[in-house]
Amino acid sequence: MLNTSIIGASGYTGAELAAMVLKHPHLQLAGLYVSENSLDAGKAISELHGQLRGRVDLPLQPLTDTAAVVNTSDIVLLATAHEVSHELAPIFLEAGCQVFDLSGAFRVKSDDFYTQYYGFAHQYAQWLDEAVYGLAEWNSDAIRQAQFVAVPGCYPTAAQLALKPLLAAGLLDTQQWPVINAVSGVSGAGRKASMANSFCEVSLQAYGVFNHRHQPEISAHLGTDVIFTPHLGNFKRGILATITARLAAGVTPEAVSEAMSAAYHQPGEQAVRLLGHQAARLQDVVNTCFCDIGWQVQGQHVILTSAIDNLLKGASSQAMQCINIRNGFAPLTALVG
Ligand SMILES: NC(=O)C1=CN([C@@H]2O[C@H](COP(=O)(O)OP(=O)(O)OC[C@H]3O[C@@H](n4cnc5c(N)ncnc54)[C@H](OP(=O)(O)O)[C@@H]3O)[C@@H](O)[C@H]2O)C=CC1
Ligand SMILES: CC(=O)N[C@@H](CCC(=O)OP(=O)(O)O)C(=O)O
Repeated sequence: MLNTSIIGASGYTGAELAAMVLKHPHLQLAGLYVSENSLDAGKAISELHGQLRGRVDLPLQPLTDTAAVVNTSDIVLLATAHEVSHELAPIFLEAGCQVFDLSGAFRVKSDDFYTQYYGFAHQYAQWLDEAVYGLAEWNSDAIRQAQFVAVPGCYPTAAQLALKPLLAAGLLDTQQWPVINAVSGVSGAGRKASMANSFCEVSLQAYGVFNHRHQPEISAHLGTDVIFTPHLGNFKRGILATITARLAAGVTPEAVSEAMSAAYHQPGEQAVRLLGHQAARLQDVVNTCFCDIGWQVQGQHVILTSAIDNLLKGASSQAMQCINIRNGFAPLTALVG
């Protein structure tokens, strides 16, 4: 059994991770942590997340002693804000733990990127360099060798899983940048209260126009520029991305379908389900680890729809896929069945 600790366990993705570790035949929960001065320190996680009652009733411990976490953990999951992960990841890595970071602190290999989009200067160039991007269906060879995995953002997961098969097969005319419009549920912003996320303030609206940090994350890992516009919707969880792209001259609808099937042909191993001409729907993916992708071609354009649960495939279940791949377990262990 691999001892697994979750830092940021009281948050939305942390609670999902606790449930998955509990289900996992080869992992055991070593500890659940919150910040040193957290108001939730000492409470049982199930007091905050009632779905865990009777399943995980362990206490949330204040993170006062990272050495104690190291001594009891083979794997550390960081379900913490970017700045917190930026400080904590190197401590656990230097002590030899496997680290899976759900934040954006180590996803893009450029120092300027962090100053511009995250508001802090990155201090750990070596770990930024070593971090493997955890897009599970596309990066499994590197994940298998990694001590440190930076799990992709929620919007980047939905967008890249749809576009990568067409880019990899050389089917897109990238002179016209793919246009990604995506709507997220409010849990995407985390559990902490803020005016922007309060019930009476949330409406269907675009935000982060031309300057959301996921635009450069998507572009960097796709290797092509994109236009990306996120939207906030008045529902709890799920992301639906609708993506328009221009096909290279002469590309047929059959070639598009073949590229999608070639990329995702291992249903028990990959968390992607192909819908062909059907449009992806949130209700089919919420509370599952899957990304559903549909597409249609007309003339020289393709429109793709891609749906995920932002807390699962967009964060925690993708982290669990990475743990599974890294440790030689079946990739969807604890996620299906
Ligand atoms: N929500 C989503 O859909 C997605 C989230 N992510 C990323 O995953 C990470 C977690 O997100 P999410 O679960 O939504 O966040 P939440 O805001 O819901 O939870 C954050 C957790 O971190 C804890 N925390 C805060 N400061 C510290 C600290 N210094 N040391 C230890 N624990 C701390 C909080 O508890 P307390 O404050 O009480 O200490 C809480 O448990 C973030 O980086 C986010 O960007 C990525 C993809 C999707
Ligand atoms: C609805 C909402 O607010 N969503 C978040 C994205 C959450 C996510 O993917 O997290 P990372 O920050 O770890 O990339 C946002 O737009 O900031």
